[in-house]
Amino acid sequence: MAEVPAFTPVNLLTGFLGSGKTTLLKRMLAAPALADAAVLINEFGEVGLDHHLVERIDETMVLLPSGCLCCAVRSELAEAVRDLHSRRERGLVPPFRRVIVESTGLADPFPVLSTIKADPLLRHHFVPGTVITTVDAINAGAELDDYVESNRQVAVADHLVVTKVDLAGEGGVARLTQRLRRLNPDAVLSIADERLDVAQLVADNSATRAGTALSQSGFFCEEPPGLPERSAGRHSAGISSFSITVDKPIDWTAFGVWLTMLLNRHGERVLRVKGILGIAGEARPVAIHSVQRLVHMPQHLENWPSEDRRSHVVFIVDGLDPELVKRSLHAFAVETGASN
Ligand SMILES: Nc1nc2c(ncn2[C@@H]2O[C@H](COP(=O)(O)OP(=O)(O)OP(=O)(O)O)[C@@H](O)[C@H]2O)c(=O)[nH]1
Repeated sequence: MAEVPAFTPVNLLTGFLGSGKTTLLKRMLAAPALADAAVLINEFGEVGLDHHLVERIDETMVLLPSGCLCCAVRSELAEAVRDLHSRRERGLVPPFRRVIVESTGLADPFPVLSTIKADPLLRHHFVPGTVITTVDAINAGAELDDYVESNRQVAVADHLVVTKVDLAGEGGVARLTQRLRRLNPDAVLSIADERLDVAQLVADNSATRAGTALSQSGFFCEEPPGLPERSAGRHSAGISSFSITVDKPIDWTAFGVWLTMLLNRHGERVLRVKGILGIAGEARPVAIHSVQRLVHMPQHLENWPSEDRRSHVVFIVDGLDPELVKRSLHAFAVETGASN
């Protein structure tokens, strides 16, 4: 087995809500070159689902507490990496040679990387690796217009990976790639199709954009020049997350009608919906995803990720009252046996 490097690279996998980070991460972990990476997943939602969707469960897969890495849970990130390092030193976990951090879709990437540099222990054992940013070919145009987080994720990337090209027209993809080139001319730009060599995304840690800025900056970890200004608040005001748990199996048709109506009416304010549902008459759970008005194909999971057989749906909304969403879901009688 290859030796543990003197400085273990920490790669950041970022990208706006629902842009395909977990999908890409799953693909990366299936590549032999990356099979020995430790993974830290951070989610904005109250109930973490991504670690179930990655379908790898071992002691080098860590779910960070809910909250955003770039502000609320920075110290938890440092603590989790310190803990992994200490367990690796004592032979308690497999000798991982890389750490991949999947951030929330709202994270500002730079503070996440500077956490490694600012930590007195970590800076002697870890080094910022490449930053990989997924960009959703369907929704990125509107997100770049409206959310500074999306612009900063693009601007700091070493690799920009455009996802959902299979759903987008050629003209739209060409306009998006031109815009990405203007925002970040230095990044390597790829399409997330079957030709993408995922091992290449983490191959060169020598001249990463954020890593270079961090190594040249002093204790306060100055940003690379040219990043879009942060907005006054940490995250665009009004963005919030909540989850709904449904105890009984769900009526799939009623749920589909309800989600379609919700997104038709409020799509631009429903930034993300994701869930694991127990469907009436189905033994296996179903994962559902939507990103603004785009509803993705539901996926049957092989197994329930835990003993919990209830349905959990996580919402990330911008300026939409959670109570309105909860009331309307129950009014649609999606829960079998419920009466409205
Ligand atoms: N058609 C298509 N669907 C994709 C592609 N990439 C991701 N998806 C789908 O997009 C949805 C969201 O993907 P995720 O990988 O969960 O996105 P994410 O960025 O991890 O989401 P958050 O962590 O919530 O921000 C899922 O239904 C994926 O199957 C792609 O290239 N093509």
